[in-house]
Amino acid sequence: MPVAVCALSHSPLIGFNHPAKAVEKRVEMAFDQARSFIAEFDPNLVVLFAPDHYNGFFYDMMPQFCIGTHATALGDYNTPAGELSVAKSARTMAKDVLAAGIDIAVSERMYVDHGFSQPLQILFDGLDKVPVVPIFINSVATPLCPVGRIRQLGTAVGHASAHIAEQRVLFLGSGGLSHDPPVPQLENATEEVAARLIDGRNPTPEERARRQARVIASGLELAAGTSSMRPINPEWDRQFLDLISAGELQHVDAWDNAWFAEQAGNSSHEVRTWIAAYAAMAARGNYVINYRFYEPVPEWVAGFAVTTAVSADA
Ligand SMILES: O=C(O)CCc1cccc(O)c1O
Ligand SMILES: [Fe+2]
Repeated sequence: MPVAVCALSHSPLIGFNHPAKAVEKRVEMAFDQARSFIAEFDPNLVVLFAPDHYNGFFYDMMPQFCIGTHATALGDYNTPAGELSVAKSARTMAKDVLAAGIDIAVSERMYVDHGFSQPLQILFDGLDKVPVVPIFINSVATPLCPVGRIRQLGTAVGHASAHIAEQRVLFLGSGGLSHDPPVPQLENATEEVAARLIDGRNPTPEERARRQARVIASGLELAAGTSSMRPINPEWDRQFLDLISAGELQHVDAWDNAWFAEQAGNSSHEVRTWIAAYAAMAARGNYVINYRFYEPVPEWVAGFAVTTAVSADA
């Protein structure tokens, strides 16, 4: 029963802000590489680990992780809107993960943003091209659970994936690496911003456009060196990729949440999606990373990485 991994950064600023031509070309080649890897692997199920950015999940009921048994993409930035083709196995997997002692939330009406829709669009050319089990991982709404819990979640999902109908499972992680986009924080929010973090569903098109314009502008400022946001940290990113490559995921259990933000920006917690995907893979046996791409892209506010992995004993 073959399993594989693809993990990649996302940025909703792709297509809005343009880094140097050569950079865009290298990223496009990395996407090509990932697409041909996936086409060859030919998954009949994708388990997609991704975060949210106060579009689908809010503080009125914020789970640390949630499996969607039905999911709809909102279509923020230029990503497609519509339903994902959620596999029936989502229910089986929720049951198995809970039985393993991981208290995952379940949603029959999961709303997801570019964190989920962008990798599906880039890698599969649409939201409904492949059966998917969508798993949300809180990566911005503090307080966050210890990162070791995410490794355990991934491990439980990996074990559960061995007991479903689909035989060729791709674990897909979406997010990271180091980056610090202007996502508001509840702790120091104005009343107006707090209200939108607590229960900000269905903003008006004007509100959404204003927010997106602010994030787009922040990318240009970061690239121009006129930003107060934390810079991308290529050294932190390299160490993270080295750790994943070495299969030494257990080290993340010692990582302190505050340390992530200090070293690599508040949104670096999105690497939780990578940790879950690779832990799921590790639960199915040793793996080897057969493709690794990295490039810091300030215009997109992203330490941009793409990796793929196969079973070592395949
Ligand atoms: O719209 C938002 O709130 C944040 C958007 C955003 C920007 C850069 C990198 C990301 O990973 C990301 O999600
Ligand atoms: Fe993100």
